[in-house]
Amino acid sequence: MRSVDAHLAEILATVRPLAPLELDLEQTLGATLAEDVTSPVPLPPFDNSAMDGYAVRAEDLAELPVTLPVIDDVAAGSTELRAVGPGHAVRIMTGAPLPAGADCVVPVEWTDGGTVSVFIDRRAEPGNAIRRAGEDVQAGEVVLKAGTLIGAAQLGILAGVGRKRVLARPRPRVVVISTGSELVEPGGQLAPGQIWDSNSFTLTAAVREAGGEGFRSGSVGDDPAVLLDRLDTALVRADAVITSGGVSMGAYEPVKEALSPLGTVAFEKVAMQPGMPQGFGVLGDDQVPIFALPGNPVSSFVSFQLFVRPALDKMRGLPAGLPQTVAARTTEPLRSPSGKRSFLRGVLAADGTVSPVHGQGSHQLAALAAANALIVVPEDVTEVPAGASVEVMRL
Ligand SMILES: Nc1nc2c(c(=O)[nH]1)N[C@H]1C(S)=C(S)[C@@H](COP(=O)(O)OP(=O)(O)OC[C@H]3O[C@@H](n4cnc5c(N)ncnc54)[C@H](O)[C@@H]3O)O[C@H]1N2
Ligand code: MOO
Repeated sequence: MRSVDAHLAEILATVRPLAPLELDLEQTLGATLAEDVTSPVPLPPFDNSAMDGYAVRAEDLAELPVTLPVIDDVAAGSTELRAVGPGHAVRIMTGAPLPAGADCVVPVEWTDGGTVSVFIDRRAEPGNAIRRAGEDVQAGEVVLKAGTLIGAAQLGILAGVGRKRVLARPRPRVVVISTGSELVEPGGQLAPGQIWDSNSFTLTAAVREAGGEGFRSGSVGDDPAVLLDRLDTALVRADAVITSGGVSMGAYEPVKEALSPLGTVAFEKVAMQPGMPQGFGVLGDDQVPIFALPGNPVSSFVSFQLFVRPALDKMRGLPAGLPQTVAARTTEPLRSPSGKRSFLRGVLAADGTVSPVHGQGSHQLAALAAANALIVVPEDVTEVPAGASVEVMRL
């Protein structure tokens, strides 16, 4: 049997980062920047007020209280500014450019709020409530480096430096196909022997959680020819394909039957539980990676986290490897088969303990849904006593 690490190593040696594209700003959420982005101007571009109040000369506040004539009113966006001469005040709003002559802003709360003249009874020091040009970013400064994952704040600074398009690696497009003649779309009626297809939903959602664009292609039955046809269609738009089911030792294993003859997809037993039967390889002229995951719902989910998620990270140009673990104390004794790495479903609590959920079968999807972590038990460990330290992957 192949180790978890060897299987992941092969996957990571095969998948390549996606080529960068010029993406419209609104398409960049979840993309990875492929250029250093600089600001063409200083930010803020001009000295401006940090508060609603009055722009004055601090020297005019030497003796308090004082009443000054209000000679102008500037809102954010104002362009025509009158200079503030000695003994003058200009009413100013947050973000409005600071008029020449003024060296501080008196917040409106320290005044009577007058519009013709203003009564001020509290001192403001020079520079008070002024945001200087360039104090966030200098012109020409790099604001985001190549390799940065674009989240909301990063997208914000791209807009903030005026970019409409940027060079970035897009989110990988992943088509998800489930196999099995027992599967029925949720919402439909179950005949005897049938179950609702959950894997195509789980895996498509997992792709989205992992920063990819998931496309659920639904389920095909057990006919390898139908699956090959569906894969042909998928390859037109996919950067990767995931199938579920049809990879073990049964009489009807459409994924194995369809893909084994191609010679580019290998089926292995990986020393893990759940998730032992795994297929991986590439399809078509573009060598699109395909992950043929086992059909048991917990097995396909765990396989996704261990193998597909790191592959998507690599395709996105991000550091890729097994999910991080944290140490926790198990509240109950654990058992694990010899020679396999177990990923038991558990609930990690704020006090640093983890409790295995009841129902550790590969088919027990409700138990998975109640878990927030996978407890990792190494290959050479078969029993863990209650209270012992274990490594845990957060879900
Ligand atoms: N004789 C052996 N039998 C099995 C072995 C083995 O080594 N020898 N391995 C077992 C292990 S471990 C796993 S995992 C499963 C993997 O089976 P397949 O990948 O071939 O998956 P299926 O047989 O199609 O389905 C397994 C199970 O999962 C249910 N399923 C499948 N697809 C979905 C879906 N989209 N939504 C919900 N549930 C699904 C399916 O009904 C089966 O109950 O094989 C073991 N057997
Ligand atoms: O190894 Mo299978 O994935 O447990 O049921």
